[in-house]
Order: sequence, then structure tokens, then C-alpha cells
Amino acid sequence: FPKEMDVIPGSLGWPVIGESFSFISEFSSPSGIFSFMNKRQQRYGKVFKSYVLGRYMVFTTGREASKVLLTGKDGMVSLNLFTTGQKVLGPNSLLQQNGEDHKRLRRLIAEPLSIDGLKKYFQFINDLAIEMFDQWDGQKVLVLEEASTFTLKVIGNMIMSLEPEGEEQEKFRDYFKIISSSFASLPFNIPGTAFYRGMKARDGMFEMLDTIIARRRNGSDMKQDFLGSLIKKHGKEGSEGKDDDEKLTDAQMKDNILTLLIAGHDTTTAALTWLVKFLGENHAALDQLREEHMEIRSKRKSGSNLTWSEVNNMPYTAKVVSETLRRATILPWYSRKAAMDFEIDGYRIKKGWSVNLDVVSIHHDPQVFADPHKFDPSRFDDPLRSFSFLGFGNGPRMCPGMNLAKLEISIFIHHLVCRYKWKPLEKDDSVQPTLVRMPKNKYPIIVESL
Ligand code: HEM
Repeated sequence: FPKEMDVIPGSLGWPVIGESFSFISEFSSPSGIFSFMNKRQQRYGKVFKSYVLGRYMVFTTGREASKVLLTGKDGMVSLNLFTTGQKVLGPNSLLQQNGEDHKRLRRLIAEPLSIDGLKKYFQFINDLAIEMFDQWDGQKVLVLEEASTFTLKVIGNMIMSLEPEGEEQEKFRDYFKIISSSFASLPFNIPGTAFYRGMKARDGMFEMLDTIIARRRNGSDMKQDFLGSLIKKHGKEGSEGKDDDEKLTDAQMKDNILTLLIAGHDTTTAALTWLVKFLGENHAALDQLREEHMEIRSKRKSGSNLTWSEVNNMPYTAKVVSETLRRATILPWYSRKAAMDFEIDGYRIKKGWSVNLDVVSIHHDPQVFADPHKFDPSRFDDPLRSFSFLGFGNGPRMCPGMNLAKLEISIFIHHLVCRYKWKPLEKDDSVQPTLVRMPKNKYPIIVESL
């Protein structure tokens, strides 16, 4: 134990394993990491230490701590990925950059994900949603599987114009699934392990990207997608030496495409699945939501379809999305590594320590969210104080994919509530023991036309 940690309250647990067992078992309980945090917060206060999964960690919570950790001045903290995550995403990933390098890379990557940048993908996403929901009529479906296929097709198309069906899509999906399940595995790179398979699949995915990039470069396949816009920037190389700032190497492009896939897929899939679950359990919210969408539909000329301007004007839907992210807290804690000494809630944090923000407690603070376990979108009627809601984070690392996620979710909701009612097939509130919180049973439902 680092000597300076002595003053921080908390327990180390058992030798070697520390508190890993209770951490893992409570992590996958229905209340998730909340019970692990809450017990210790009761005993030690807002800031406590632990030894979990081979790491000394400091946990903290509250609006003040989140302000310090998420927006702390440049270079104070860096993102804290597990070793496997670092290797799988690669050294050029946005998640591994800090300070100025991070800012520059983020600017290049976030631009195509702005609201304006997303407009050109609207039609594809809408058509894909309609096609998916056409298959749902009278069926039993696993919401999580459907949502996963949907979000992966969206991002594959957005990034590199992948067709939603066919050999390339399948190859892409297979590689992605293996990479994704290796992301939080143990870092043993020997044949037979999830990590080894993940690194092999990363090579495979990069070969696929190399082929697509080469096709674009020789001009045989010009497309207006994310990759296209990066290649155009990259293409500036050698043009009078200007615009150095706008250049990305192939390695940077590939690591960051993978980063967007990993950061965007499970999160959006989980959000869609929780949304269907919460709506099914809260009929008043579902009725109000359906009213908003039926009204949008009734104002439309018959035969025409959802439009870009309609999807950007769904006020109640926006609140339902926020409330879903609050209740589910898909990423239950945000992890940072201290890049220098600093103070938090009166405790000295030393350079190199892992400092973790417990977001579940922030999202269930009864002072801010009365009756916090209730699903109630009207909580978002009035603006909240900053740092009380962190569904997409805050500060320089706030989610750059948030507009895409909201767009996908709003289109999905529109078609779902206009066409169908549904019932869960199982009563089971367990969650998967993965980094991103999702219902363990993939949420099976039976669907019926309205
Ligand atoms: C509902 C879906 C989503 C949720 C709830 C979500 C949530 C978050 C949160 C909370 C963070 C900040 C984490 C931290 O501060 O440690 C984050 C970062 C990030 N998200 Fe999302 N996200 C979603 C969808 C997406 C999508 C669709 C993409 C990409 C297309 C994406 C890409 C990223 C990236 C690259 C980062 C890292 C940003 C940085 O370090 O600068 N996310 N997301």
C-alpha cells in the first residue's frame, strides 16, 4: 500500500485479492456497483480507498468531486484504462491521449459526429430501423440482440459505408464481437485466451480497413463517410507543408475507428435495451411518449416518413432518454489516473493513483432526484444544476458520440411506439458483469401490433 494512502479511510480486504470478490459480485447484482459504493460510503464517507483487481483505487462521488475530476485543469488527470483495453485499442486511441494531443485528435474525430455532420446518415438509420421493426410483428425478440445488430450496422455504415447485409458486414461483425469481448479480459497474450483472440481479431479488422482505405486512395471507391473525411484530411500531406494539424496517420485512423466502435456500440445497445425495459414498466411515461410520436405522425402527409426536422424536435423523448441514462447509469463509474498531486474533498491525491468517480450515487442522490429509483422523465422538465446528471459525462472527455446515440435512439423509439406494444417474457433483473451495464437475459419480449 502506498504509504501516503494511510490517511485515506477504507479497507484493503484480503492479501492479494483485496476486495475484488465483493466488488465483482456486487457489480453484477441488480443494484450494481451502487451497493459496493454505498456500504463503504456509509462507513468511511465520500472518499475511500480499496484494492480491487490488482489496483489500489480511491473512490469518490458528488458534484464537487466530479467537477474536479472531469474538468480538472489540463494534465491533472488522464483516462485510466485497464492494460487489455490499452492494447486492444492501440497507442493512438483518443482514450490514450492527453492534454493538447487529446484536444487536437478530438477535434478531428468529433467534427463528423456533430449534429450537422450526422444529417447525411439520417435516411440510412431510418430505413434500417423500419426494416428491423418490420420483422418484429407478433414475434418474440431479444431486445439486446436486435439493438446490437442495429447499432453495429449504423456505425459500420457511418464510418465506412458498409452495406447492412453481405459478406463484409458479417466479417466486420465477427471481428468486432471478438475484439469487444476481449476488451476487459485478463492481459495474458497466449493462445486460447480471450485477449489473444481479441488481438488477432484486431489484426483482422485492420486488414479489412487497410483494404478499404487502399480502395479509397486509388480513387475506385469515393464515399462521403467518416473514413472519407479522415482520408481527405490525411491526403493534405505534402500539400505545401501547411495544415499539419489536420493530418492523421493510417495508424491513428485505424486505432480511432476501433475506439469509436468500442465506445459507441455497447453503450448505445445498452441504452436501447434499458429504454424498452423502463418504458414497459412505466405505463404513464410510455403513454406520454406515444402521444408525442402519434402527434408527429398525424401531422404528416399520408405515406410520408419521419423527417430530419421531426427527429430534432421531440422534447418529451429527449427527457425519456436522459431519464433512461440516469436510472441505468450504463457506465457506473469513470476512472482517472492522477497525472500530478492534487486535492479532492480535503484528501491529498498523489501522482499515479487511480481515482474513480462513482456516478451511480450522483444519479441517485435524493437531494437532486426525489424518489431516485422511480423512472420519471419529468425530472428533466427544468434544467438541473451542472454535474448532477452525467449520462454522457462532462468536460473535455464528454462523449463525442452523444448526438449519434440520441439520433439512433429517437428514430428507434419513434417506430417502436407508433407500431407496437410489448410484454417482457421473463421477470429477471440481473445485470451482466461487464463494464457496460446491460440486462443479463438480453431482455426477451413478445411484440404485438397496436
Ligand atoms: C447512449 C450511448 C452512449 C453513452 C451513454 C455514452 C457515454 C459516454 C461517457 C459517460 C463518456 C465519458 C467517460 C469518462 O469521462 O470517463 C463517453 C466518452 C466517449 N464516448 Fe460515448 N456514450 C455513448 C455513445 C457513444 C457513441 C455512439 C460513440 C461513437 C460513435 C461514443 C464515443 C465515445 C468516445 C470516443 C469517448 C471518449 C472521449 C474522450 O476520451 O475524449 N459514445 N461516452
